Amino acid sequence: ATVSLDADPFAPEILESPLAFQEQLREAGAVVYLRRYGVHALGRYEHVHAALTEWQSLSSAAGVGLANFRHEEPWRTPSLLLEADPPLHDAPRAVLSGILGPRAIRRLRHAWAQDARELVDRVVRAPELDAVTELAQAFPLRVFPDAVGLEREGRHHLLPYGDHAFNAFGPPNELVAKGAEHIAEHAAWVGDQCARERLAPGGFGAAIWEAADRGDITEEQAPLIVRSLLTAGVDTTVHALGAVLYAFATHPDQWRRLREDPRLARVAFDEAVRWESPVQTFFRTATGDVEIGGTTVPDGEKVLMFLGAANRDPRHWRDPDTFDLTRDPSAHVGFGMGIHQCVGQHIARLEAESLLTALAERVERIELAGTPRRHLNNTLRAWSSLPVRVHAT
Ligand code: HEM
Ligand SMILES: CC(C)Cc1ccc(C(=O)O)cc1
Repeated sequence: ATVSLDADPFAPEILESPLAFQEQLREAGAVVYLRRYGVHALGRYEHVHAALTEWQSLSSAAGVGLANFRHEEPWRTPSLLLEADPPLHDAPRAVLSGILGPRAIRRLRHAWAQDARELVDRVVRAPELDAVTELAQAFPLRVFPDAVGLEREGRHHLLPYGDHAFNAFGPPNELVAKGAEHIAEHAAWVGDQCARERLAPGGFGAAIWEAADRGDITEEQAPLIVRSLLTAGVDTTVHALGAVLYAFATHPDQWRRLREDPRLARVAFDEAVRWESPVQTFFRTATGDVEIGGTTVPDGEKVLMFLGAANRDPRHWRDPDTFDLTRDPSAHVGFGMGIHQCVGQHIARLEAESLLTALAERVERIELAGTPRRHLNNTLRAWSSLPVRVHAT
């Protein structure tokens, strides 16, 4: 029989410190029934990885949150990538893969490196700073909206919009109620920015509309695909950068390694995404009865995947709780896996590489200068404040 747990993984105390629950989940069994939400949970790497790659039997089309679109209205029009299965998923995915691929990286690399150096030169003049607001938030918000082609005013809507979208994948708890208070104005601004006339030529947004001109996608799909960038492309990178800065501020030996070899910036980012898993959880829906790890999940029921637990599963990782730049983190599931694997991961890696390389050039040592404070979210692992002291060269 399948083991059941009464724990609430979306309760504030578990969102604040999830590691003990994740360990309990991995040890309880391959598949664990969470009675509170009526879902089957996966904590081990093997089964999370398998679930992510089995899109036919574990569907995204009923939503990747607890809400089941078969029975309830989504809070917003479903995404044509995230909340779609093949064949609907295929063309939007192909379009974004092309736009966010190697050509974009080559085009942006020099400008983002320069932007990062300018930001770092200004920020490291103060020996003490909050690495969340001054670096993890400031850098993505300096480069990504321009790369999309957004207007300058109103960009303050981006973080709260994404924060609510990520809360909304979880249960309708206090965090969702809080975000719901202002989501209408954030969503209105985000929706307006997806219109063709709002998007600057040469940006990712304009490129999506050009794909519609070519007939690769329809004109109706274009704004929704721009919305995907605005929903998925900001909060994720902000909190992943927070994670890698926290990792280095608490591991001076690893910072020394990076200074000695700045090429380690890329592997450091993926190791931080594995170690902290900025995206902790999301769901799939069983399509037909699905057998996972000896348990049968009935058709229509939700399966909750704990990416954070999988990324620290001792069955798969040596010393999983150690932040270690000598390891090869490339098989981590922090960007997902399979047909929905993060289409923006190369953009995220370029943001991280740009910022970390600029910091490694200027900062001899980085250490905590106070107690970091968590930002709680149903899906995201995040810092709201990361006070650090830097010793600039
Ligand atoms: C470190 C930062 C990021 C993390 C941790 C992250 C994580 C993820 C994960 C786990 C998925 C898979 C969702 C699923 O399987 O249902 C995903 C998908 C996606 N991500 Fe990212 N992401 C990041 C940055 C970005 C950026 C910068 C963009 C846009 C430029 C982006 C756009 C997307 C989109 C559109 C999808 C849906 C892909 C599909 O369903 O085919 N992400 N991301
Ligand atoms: C980790 C994922 C849930 C991040 C994400 C959010 C939103 C979208 C969208 O297409 O709106 C895509 C990906």
